[in-house]
Amino acid sequence: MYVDQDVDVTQEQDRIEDLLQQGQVASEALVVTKLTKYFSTLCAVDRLTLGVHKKECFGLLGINGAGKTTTFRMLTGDLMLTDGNAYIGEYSLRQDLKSFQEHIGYCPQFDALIDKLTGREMLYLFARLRGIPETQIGHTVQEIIEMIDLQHHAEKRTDKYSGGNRRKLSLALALIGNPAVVFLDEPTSGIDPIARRKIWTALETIRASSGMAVVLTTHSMEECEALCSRLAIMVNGQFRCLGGIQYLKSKFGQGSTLIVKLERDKALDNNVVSNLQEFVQKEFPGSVLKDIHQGMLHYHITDNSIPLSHIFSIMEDARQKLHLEDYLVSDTTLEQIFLTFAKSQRITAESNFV
Ligand SMILES: Nc1ncnc2c1ncn2[C@@H]1O[C@H](COP(=O)(O)OP(=O)(O)OP(=O)(O)O)[C@@H](O)[C@H]1O
Repeated sequence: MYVDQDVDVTQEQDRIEDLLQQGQVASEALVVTKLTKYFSTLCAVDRLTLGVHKKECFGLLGINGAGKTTTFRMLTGDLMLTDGNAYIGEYSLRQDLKSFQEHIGYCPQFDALIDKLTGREMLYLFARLRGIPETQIGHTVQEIIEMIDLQHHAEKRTDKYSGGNRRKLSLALALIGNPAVVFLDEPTSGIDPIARRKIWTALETIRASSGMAVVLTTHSMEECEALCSRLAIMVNGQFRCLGGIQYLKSKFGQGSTLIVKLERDKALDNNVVSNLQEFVQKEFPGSVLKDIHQGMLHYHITDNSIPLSHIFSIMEDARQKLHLEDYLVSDTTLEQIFLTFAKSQRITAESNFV
């Protein structure tokens, strides 16, 4: 996989530079320019430049210690910037912090809840802080409670909440009042798969109807694919690639994946296995056998020019002859791209990537 190319990051920098020069930062929901943070000599965030479109959901990926939370903490006014700036509409993070903050919602990585309040009371508190008119608060709070699936826990004190419900409430607090930009730091970590899907649906509904832009960090590629239209992969505080998911797959992905499962009674038949191996090498020259286990063969088809449809049709035609129980063909996954970039992250106490 080719990873030294950062032309998309440079293009984004040029685009934002143009917007700044033309005084058009308000055409984006959020503009971040050369955002930098040093902790003593450690450069945790290194000149990040980015524009998040209105209504867009933008994903920030990176292994532990890449600089995602530090970025969010600066963009929410929780941490001083070493350099750079950000804009929401005409408001500058450096010059108009209070107005900037009025337009953002933040779901931090660690839930900041008031133990003695119930979920509903916390939502009332945040609704008032956000300036929602008193007559609309009851309805707004009830609506978000239902969307985020907290109906059965709304009257409980938050110190009695499970980890997943604390996460849901934190998310609801970030979303209430429909701020222009919402920062979500691993919003669904610790949430079960069913609730997670409900949250994705709620986020999509709120985003589409309110026009809010969402910037989220996640370690779930599935979540990123489900929610984000563009993403950036962060390594050592810098963006290493940036773009739409399909675009990044076609640019950095190389070839496709073929997983073949032999019929159960042929799984250990050496002749059948070697026939299959010869067949794959002949039809898809240069393919690499990544794994073989109990009649399951996992290939990386390295030739970019072979379309998935062609691989499908060849495998389908040979299904009986090769004694295949099943097979699967897929393009490069986002996870493969992520892992390739993430390999260059410096090793810190947080990252245990090897
Ligand atoms: N207050 C601080 N003082 C010194 N170093 C810090 C501080 N906060 C973060 N760092 C360092 O900055 C780097 C980036 O940390 P950050 O928490 O932003 O990473 P992250 O990408 O959010 O990781 P995770 O996925 O674990 O949340 C790390 O090396 C971390 O040790």
